Amino acid sequence: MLQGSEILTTAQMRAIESAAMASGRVTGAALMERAGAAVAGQIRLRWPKLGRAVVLCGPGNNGGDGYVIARHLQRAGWQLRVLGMDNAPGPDAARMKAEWLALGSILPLTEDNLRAGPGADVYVDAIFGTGLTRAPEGEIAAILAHLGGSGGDWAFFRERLVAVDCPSGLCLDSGAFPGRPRRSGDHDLRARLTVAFESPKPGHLLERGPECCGELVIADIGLGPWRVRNLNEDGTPSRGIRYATIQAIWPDFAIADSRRDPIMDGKRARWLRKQDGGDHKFSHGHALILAGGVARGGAARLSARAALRAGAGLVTLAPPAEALPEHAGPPDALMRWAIDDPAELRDMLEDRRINALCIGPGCGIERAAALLPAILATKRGVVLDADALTALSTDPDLMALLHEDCVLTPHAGEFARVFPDLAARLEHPRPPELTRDAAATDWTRMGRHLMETEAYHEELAQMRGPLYSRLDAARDAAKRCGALVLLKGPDTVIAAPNGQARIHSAFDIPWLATAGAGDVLAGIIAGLLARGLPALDAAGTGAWLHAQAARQVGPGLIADDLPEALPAVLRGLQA
Ligand SMILES: NC(=O)C1=CN([C@@H]2O[C@H](COP(=O)(O)OP(=O)(O)OC[C@H]3O[C@@H](n4cnc5c(N)ncnc54)[C@H](OP(=O)(O)O)[C@@H]3O)[C@@H](O)[C@H]2O)[C@@H](O)CC1
Ligand SMILES: Nc1ncnc2c1ncn2[C@@H]1O[C@H](COP(=O)(O)OP(=O)(O)O)[C@@H](O)[C@H]1O
Ligand SMILES: [K+]
Repeated sequence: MLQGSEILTTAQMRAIESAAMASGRVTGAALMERAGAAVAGQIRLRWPKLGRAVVLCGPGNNGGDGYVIARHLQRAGWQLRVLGMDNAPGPDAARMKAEWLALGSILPLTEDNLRAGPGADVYVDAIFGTGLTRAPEGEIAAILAHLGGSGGDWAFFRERLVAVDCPSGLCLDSGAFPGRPRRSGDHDLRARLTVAFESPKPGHLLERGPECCGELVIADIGLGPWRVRNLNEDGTPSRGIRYATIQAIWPDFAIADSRRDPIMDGKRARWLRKQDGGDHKFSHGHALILAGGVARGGAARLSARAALRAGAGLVTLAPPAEALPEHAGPPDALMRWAIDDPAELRDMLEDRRINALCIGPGCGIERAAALLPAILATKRGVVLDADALTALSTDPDLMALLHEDCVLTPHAGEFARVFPDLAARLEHPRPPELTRDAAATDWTRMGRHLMETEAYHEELAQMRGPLYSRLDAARDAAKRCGALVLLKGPDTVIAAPNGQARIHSAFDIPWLATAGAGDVLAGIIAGLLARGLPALDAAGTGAWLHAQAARQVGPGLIADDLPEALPAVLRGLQA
C-alpha cells in the first residue's frame, strides 16, 4: 500500500535501455536525443535569459548527452564552449559529436581549457554517468577537483553546475565517490541541479548523493513500456508487475512527468486514520514494550507513547517490578505490567491478543538477552533496537531465532556490531574487486532476454555496482538473518530477506538526529506491527511517519515532540 517512486539500479537501467533498443521500436540515438533535450529544457527553465555555457563531455554516452545539450542551447541562442575528449565513442555518442561539430568546435577536455575563457553562467557536467567503473585519474580528476572547489571557487560552481545523470565520479549505485574516503566531503563535486533519466538510482539518495546532486529532476525519456515484467503473447509489454524491487519513500526530488506515484494512497491514509469504521480497540492490536531497570525507563516510555500515537489499540509497558514506580506518570492511556524474568513474559504472551513487541530501548543488554528467546519463539512481530541488537551481536543462537516478522533497527554503530564484516565492506573507498564489469556484460543480449525470461530479472537483481552500498549491506544483512533490517541514518535503508527494499531520504531534517529519536521510531513500527502491517510495510510507513513528525515540529525538536506531532501528520493525510 505504501508507494513511492521506483528506484532502478544502474544495471537495471542499462538493461531496460537495451530492452527498448532490442525491441526495434526506439533507437539509442533517439533516447540520447530525448535525454539531452530534457537537460537543455531544464537549463532554459532555470536560466530563462540567454547566457554562456561550458559543456564538458566525457568519453561515453554521458558525453553524448553533452553534445546534444550543446546543440540545443546553441540553437536557442546561447554562447557555447564545448570541451571533449579525442576518443572514438560508441555510435550514438559519435553521431551526436558529429552533429555538434557541424555547429561548433570542441576543445580538449583539460583543466587549462576549463580555466581559460570568460566565466560562464552554466557549466554542464557530462563527463561520466552510469558507466563509471573506477576512480577518475589524471586530467579528468583535476577537472573534477577544480569544479569541486579545489581552487577556492566552490560557491561559484555550486551555483552554476548542472550534472547530467549525476555529478561525475559519483557511483550511482552507492552514492559514494570511488577512490575517496567514504565520508569525506572535501572537494566533492556539488551540482546545483542534476537531471537524471527515468528513475532515481540508489546513488542519488544514498551517502553523498543528495548533497552533491543538488536539486534532482527525473526526466521521462520514454522507457515506460519496457519497465514492466509481463509480456503479451505477441511480445509486447502488458500491464504487469513492475520489476524494480526498490522504492524511494518520500523522495525530495521532482519528477518531470506525471507518472509519480502517490506516496500514500487513499486506502492507506484512511487505514492510518482509522476511518474504516466498525473496529474496537482490540482489532487495532496490543503492543508490549519491554522496559529496563531503575533510572533507565525513559527510552522505552518514548517507544510506548509512539506506539499509542501510531494507533495501536492497547500498549503495555513492561519494566522489571523494581522500576515500576518510575512509570507512574502520564500517559494514563498506557498500561504497565511488571515482568521480571522470561517465565513471567511467557505467561503474559499466553494472551494471544498481544500481537507485537518492542525490545531494546533502555532495556539493558542482559535483560534483552534473557527475554529475547521467549519473544522470538512466539513468532510474533517484534522490533529489536538498541540493547536488543547488542545482545544479538554476542549470541549466534539468538540470531538463529530471528524470523521474517522481526524488524531490526540498527544505526551504523549497531549495524557494525551485529554485522561487522558487512560494515567493514562499507568502509572501503575502493572496491576490493569489481562486482560488476559493465564492459564485459553483453547488454544487447541482456536487453533481449530481459523481455523474454524471468531468470534475467533475477540475474539483474544480483548485479552490484562498483562500490558496496548501504543498500547492498542492508540487503545482505536481511538475507543473512532472515529478518527485516532498517539501517538508520539520513539515508535510511530498509531491506527484507527477499531483496525488496526501500530508501527513505531525510537529508532535509538534520534535527531528527537527537537523543531518543530512534526509540520513537522503534515504537511507531511496533504500533504499526500491532495494527497488522507486515514488517516491510510497517518499517516503511513508520520511517515516513517519523520523518513527517520531525518536519512538522522543525528545528529545536526533541524526541518527546515526535509522538505528539503524529496526530497533526495523520490529520494532514489525504484520506
Ligand atoms: N544507453 C543509452 O541509451 C542512454 C544513455 N544515456 C546516457 O549515457 C550514460 C551512460 O553512458 P555510458 O554507459 O557510455 O557511460 P558513461 O557514464 O558515459 O561513462 C563510460 C565511459 O567512461 C569511461 N570510464 C568510466 N570510468 C572512468 C574513469 N574513472 N576514468 C576514465 N574513464 C572512465 C568508460 O571507459 P572504460 O571503463 O570502458 O574504460 C567509458 O568510456 C548515462 O549516464 C546517460 O547520461 C542517455 O543518453 C539515455 C540513453
Ligand atoms: N543527519 C540526519 N538527518 C536526518 N535523520 C537522521 C540523521 N541522523 C540520524 N537520523 C535519524 O534519527 C534517528 C536517530 O536514531 P538513533 O541513532 O537510534 O538515536 P537514539 O539511539 O538516540 O534514539 C533515526 O531515525 C535516524 O534515521
Ligand atoms: K555527469
